[in-house]
Amino acid sequence: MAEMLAFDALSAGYGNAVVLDRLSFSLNEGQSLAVLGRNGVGKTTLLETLMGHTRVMSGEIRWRGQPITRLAPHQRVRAGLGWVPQEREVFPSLTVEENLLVVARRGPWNLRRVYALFPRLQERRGNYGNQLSGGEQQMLAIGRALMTNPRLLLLDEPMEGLAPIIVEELARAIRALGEREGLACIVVEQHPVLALSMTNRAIVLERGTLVHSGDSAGLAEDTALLHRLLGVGIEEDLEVAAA
Ligand SMILES: Nc1ncnc2c1ncn2[C@@H]1O[C@H](COP(=O)(O)OP(=O)(O)OP(=O)(O)O)[C@@H](O)[C@H]1O
Repeated sequence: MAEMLAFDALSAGYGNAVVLDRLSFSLNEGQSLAVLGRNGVGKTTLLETLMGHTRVMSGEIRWRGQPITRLAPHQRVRAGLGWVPQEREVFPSLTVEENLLVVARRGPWNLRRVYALFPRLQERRGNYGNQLSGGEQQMLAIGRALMTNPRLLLLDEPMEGLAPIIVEELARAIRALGEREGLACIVVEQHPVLALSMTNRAIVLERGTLVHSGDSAGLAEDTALLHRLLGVGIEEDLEVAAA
C-alpha cells in the first residue's frame, strides 16, 4: 500500500521550545490513526504541525510523496488536509448552511452528502452557529471540513464535553467515513479505547517522542500495555466505550 503521510525525524514547537522531538511515523493510504498520550505530551502540537501552525526546527513531513514541511496552512488544505480544530471554530453569526458553504471546494462532498451524514444539521440549516448545542457544533465542524473535500481529516478531541449518546453518533459517523467513503482520519482523543475503536493504527507519545506504534485493535486488547503507556483512567475509559 502506498504511503500517504510521513513524519521523518520531525522536531517542532513554539518559539525556542521544542515540543515534538525527532518524531517519525508513517501512515498508508486509507489508514486512520489514533494519537494517544497523557496530558501535555504534544498530541495537539502534532496536528498543529501537520497544518503548518507551529515552528519546525528540523526534519520533514511528506504528504502523498511530496514534502509539505514549508507549505502555508491554506496550501495544505488545498493539498487535502481537512482540519477540525479542538475549539470547533464555528462562525457564530452565520447559519449552519452558510458555515458549510463558505468553505466549499469542488469535489465529491457537498451539502447534500453532509446532510445525509448528519441529518441534524439539515434540520438546523437555518440556525446560527451560536444557537447550536456542543454536539451540533462538532457535527458542523466536521461537516465544514468535509466541504473542503479533504483526503485526510484531522480531529482534535472531537468528543470533548459531549454527552455519551452524541459521542456514539459521532464515532459511528467517523467510522463510516473510513469504511464507506475511504476517508482516513487522525484522531487525538483523551479516551483511548474510543479512539482505538475508530482507527486502524495508533501511536503513543511521551514528552514529544514516540513510545509505541502499532495497530489499534492489538493495542485495544492489550490492557496491560495500555496501562503501562497511558496509566490511570483506562477503567473509566472502558466504561465510556461500553456506554
Ligand atoms: N501555543 C503554544 N505556545 C507555547 N507552548 C505551547 C503552545 N501550545 C502548547 N504548548 C506546550 O506544548 C506542550 C504540548 O502541548 P499539547 O497541547 O500539544 O499537548 P497535548 O498532548 O495535546 O495535551 P492535552 O492532552 O492536555 O491537550 C505543552 O507543554 C504545552 O504547554
